[in-house]
Amino acid sequence: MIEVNSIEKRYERKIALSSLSFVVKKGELVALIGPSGAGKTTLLNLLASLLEPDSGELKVDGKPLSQYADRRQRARKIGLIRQQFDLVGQLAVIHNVLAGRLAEWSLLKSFASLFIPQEKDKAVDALKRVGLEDKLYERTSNLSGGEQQRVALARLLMQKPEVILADEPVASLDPARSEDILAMLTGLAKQENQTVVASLHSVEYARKYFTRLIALKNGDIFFDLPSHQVTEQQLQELYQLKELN
Ligand SMILES: Nc1ncnc2c1ncn2[C@@H]1O[C@H](COP(=O)(O)OP(=O)(O)OP(=O)(O)O)[C@@H](O)[C@H]1O
Repeated sequence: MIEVNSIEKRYERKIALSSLSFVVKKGELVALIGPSGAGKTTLLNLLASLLEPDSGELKVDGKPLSQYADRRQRARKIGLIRQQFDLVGQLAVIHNVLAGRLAEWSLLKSFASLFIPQEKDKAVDALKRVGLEDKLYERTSNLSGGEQQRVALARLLMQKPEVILADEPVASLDPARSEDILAMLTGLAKQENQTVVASLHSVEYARKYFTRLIALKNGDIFFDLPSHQVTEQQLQELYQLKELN
């Protein structure tokens, strides 16, 4: 589903990713781990087409990313959840959920939906699946961080992309809510046979909810293993700070 071939990305003279290659199969649940500055966000932004690589090639479902120029086509293929959720706080929950359909809708239908929500049944269904059916007309900014993250998940359910990219999806949540969101994200993805690539700071959650760990260090792959094969020693080396001489 995802092919990364010798990707390199620099910010001015700083190399953020150097000659990175890996393949992700359909339905895999991949966690990107590694110390701060390792290149996790850069990699996800490249996969989401928010950044362009300096060299190398990225393919999704056998096609170079550059060929997904049409936003409808791209939205069917790739969905993104970011730390800041990208929700519109002033709008009711239902409108944020329906935004998952915007790429599919005409401008007129999108505009009409602000007054009379279109495809409301599907949005209610998505909110039921994340346990928020009673918040349909609540102003989104009144919801807690965890609830807002569930709204972002419901929006993703409406969009139904084949690939879900998540950049630190639980960064601002307490442990119980983090586990709740990760269980929901990976559980729903399994049901729909979606592919997930998520960056996580918590190795514990990465191992518990994801089947494969790709560890990045200094813009390079440090290890790429099934979760159950990763050893404590490897994790210690991954996060070890350089010794000061
Ligand atoms: N816009 C930018 N301009 C210059 N350097 C950048 C920029 N964005 C990232 N970098 C650098 O590129 C490297 C990789 O950053 P990136 O954000 O991808 O790491 P990360 O693994 O996601 O880190 P974190 O876990 O802290 O979010 C870092 O050294 C960072 O300082």
